[in-house]
Amino acid sequence: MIKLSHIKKIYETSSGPLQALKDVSLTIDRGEIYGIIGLSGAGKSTLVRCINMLERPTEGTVEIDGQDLTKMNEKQLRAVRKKIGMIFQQFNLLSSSTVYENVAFPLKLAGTDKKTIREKVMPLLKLVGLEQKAQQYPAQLSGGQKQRVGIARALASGPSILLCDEATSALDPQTTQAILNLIKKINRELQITVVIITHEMKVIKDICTKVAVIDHGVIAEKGPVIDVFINPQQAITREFISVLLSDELPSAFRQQPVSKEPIEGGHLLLRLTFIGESADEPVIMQLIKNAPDIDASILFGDLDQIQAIPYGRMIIGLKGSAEKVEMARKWLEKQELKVEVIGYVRRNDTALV
Ligand SMILES: Nc1ncnc2c1ncn2[C@@H]1O[C@H](COP(=O)(O)OP(=O)(O)OP(=O)(O)O)[C@@H](O)[C@H]1O
Repeated sequence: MIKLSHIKKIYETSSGPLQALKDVSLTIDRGEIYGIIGLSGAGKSTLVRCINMLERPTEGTVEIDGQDLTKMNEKQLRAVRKKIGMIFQQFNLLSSSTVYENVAFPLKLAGTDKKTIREKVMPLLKLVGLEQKAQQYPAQLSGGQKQRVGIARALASGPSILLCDEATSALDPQTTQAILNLIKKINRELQITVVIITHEMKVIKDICTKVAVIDHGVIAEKGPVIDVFINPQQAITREFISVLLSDELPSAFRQQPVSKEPIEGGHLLLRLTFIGESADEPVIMQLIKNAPDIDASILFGDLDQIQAIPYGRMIIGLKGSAEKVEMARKWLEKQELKVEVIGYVRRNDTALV
């Protein structure tokens, strides 16, 4: 278990002290894939570098399996760091060494004999799918292959934690997916706890079990990924999610005044979120059956998965008498879904499409 308590980090800069982390506390359980998301400069890298003490926190404690790293000397830290592998956005490979030598590097540094190195490196190259590339140099590899070397190297000393600092940010979407799948496989098969730093909500959605949103050096929000997606509490979290789940209104409703009260000839717009089994249920069909006197139209719909749990979002417009529309809304609220009221909007069919 990783336990960060009341971490503060102040950098001394030429323009004065800069507080990069302000009282950050976070607990990451063994076996988890924990995502930390934030905008550029939010403090993500500083936070992850505090976990392996590449940055010493100005205040607070970093405990790994009950041991407080902030109280350790360099020698003790070197021993603990063997339990913590790290991969980087720019891969940080040795350009004049082969793939094999790059992976062997931490073992060589630790004084491991050649035979043991070989016995460890070859299975790792197999694990990351690079056994045919052992004698190639980094310049001969694609970005995805370079990151695979980085992963194999990070695993060489048999860590129980893998820190990933924007590990897929330099990769195209397809390669990103392949690397995320590899990280997931490593987490599952080797029971390695993974901490992922990213600015992309898609990375969080695809592989993380829990997420912390960091903003200006503080944790704005944290929790299981599915909960944070469905009930984001902070504006910054909603912003990250909206990049992924566009639910823009059709042009006829855009830039129209939204009222909290019913308006003559207006539609009540509702945002519906379906989770798990309810994502497969024909709720709109049932709504039409239960409220035949109103006009219900689907304005936006999207079905996705978070941690293999189906997750659907829809924006619907309800039109009819105020009383019937209210009844339909109440009926929806009794179903197994989340209902958010956007408001009453009048349709403008002269709007440009
Ligand atoms: N070594 C350093 N010396 C001084 N200031 C630093 C240092 N490292 C980071 N900072 C500052 O601390 C703040 C947090 O930086 P950090 O790199 O942790 O953010 P980040 O969320 O990882 O950003 P990015 O995604 O752009 O890498 C920033 O204002 C940054 O300029």
